[in-house]
Amino acid sequence: MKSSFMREVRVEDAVGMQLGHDLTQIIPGQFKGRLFKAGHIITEEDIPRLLDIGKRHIYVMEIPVGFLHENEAAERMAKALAESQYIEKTEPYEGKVTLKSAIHGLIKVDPTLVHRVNQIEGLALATLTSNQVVRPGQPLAGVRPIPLIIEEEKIAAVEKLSHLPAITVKPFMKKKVGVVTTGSEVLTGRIKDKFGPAVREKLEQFDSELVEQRLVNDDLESIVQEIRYFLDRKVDMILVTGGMSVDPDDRTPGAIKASGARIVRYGTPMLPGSMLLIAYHGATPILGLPGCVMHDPFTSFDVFLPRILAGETIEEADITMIGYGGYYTC
Ligand SMILES: Nc1nc2c(c(=O)[nH]1)N[C@H]1C(S)=C(S)[C@@H](COP(=O)(O)OP(=O)(O)OC[C@H]3O[C@@H](n4cnc5c(N)ncnc54)[C@H](O)[C@@H]3O)O[C@H]1N2
Ligand code: MOO
Repeated sequence: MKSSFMREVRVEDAVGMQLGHDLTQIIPGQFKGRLFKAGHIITEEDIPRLLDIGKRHIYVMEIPVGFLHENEAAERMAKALAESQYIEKTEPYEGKVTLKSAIHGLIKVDPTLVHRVNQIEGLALATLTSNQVVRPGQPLAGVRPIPLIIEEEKIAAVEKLSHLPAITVKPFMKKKVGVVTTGSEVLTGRIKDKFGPAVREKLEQFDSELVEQRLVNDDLESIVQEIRYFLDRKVDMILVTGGMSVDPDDRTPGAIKASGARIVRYGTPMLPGSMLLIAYHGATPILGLPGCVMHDPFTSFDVFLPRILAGETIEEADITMIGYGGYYTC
């Protein structure tokens, strides 16, 4: 491609000139990456290396007024879309900036904004989806203009979008959690409790703490009493385990309701974890956890727990919409 903003120069004549764009080398099985960075000043020693990757000519950039080089455009897009203490940006590389999480947190992406950016011809923004747990250093998104130079007004249009940033990461809060474990078979010691250790481990992954676990019989009043015990102690969240199904001894949903909590939804369109219940007593979340949470590594509880620990309040629509993509194995 030869365009008006680039001058083509023979490699042998290019010593002392500035390379207009990143140059990629690929040696199958060994290396794929940038051999020379845009802006690099060509030296005598570079000539054989350029010839080795098949470059007999290079472009020297002459950017017209009103245009930006791909690297500068990518940097400006990244800043506009994801400026945050919790997000790191790489140096532009082959016209692309990668956004990485600086923390262990919950990614939030505004799909409408992503779509708006990508409707601008010549811009590409690819992201993860919202509500996933991300680790420090984990890539979240990549931005790049498609052409080597791009109209500045397109980048300015991104910068002027309302409701920016489009990509954020929320840190987890350290919460104190009370657990009420139902089941006569556990209370009487017929079987060993497996819920406590499973829930403790899930909470500790987010630096939250299981402060106390109380075992209780399968009767409604006793369960309500234990929920009140934790409400009085002002824990940040209450988890009631077991008794979530349809047997006559499954009293947990009724007890959560009888405690005065507002039921957001009993029943969650995800497998496993369909019998999950989410409720709030004032601002305190109360969750009814079905049996599968004990043994299954990823259930509906694992979808909503990180969101609650990141400070979100779960609404009914958050629950009803997870069925699309909510089938794992059960
Ligand atoms: N007819 C239907 N049956 C079931 C349904 C349904 O909709 N219709 N839902 C199924 C789903 S999904 C799940 S999950 C379970 C829900 O089970 P529960 O939460 O009601 O659990 P329990 O009945 O209390 O116990 C089930 C099983 O797990 C043992 N258990 C309970 N708690 C503990 C504990 N703390 N430590 C160790 N083991 C525990 C308990 O002894 C039972 O063996 O229902 C399906 N069935
Ligand atoms: O609540 Mo059940 O897990 O769907 O297995």
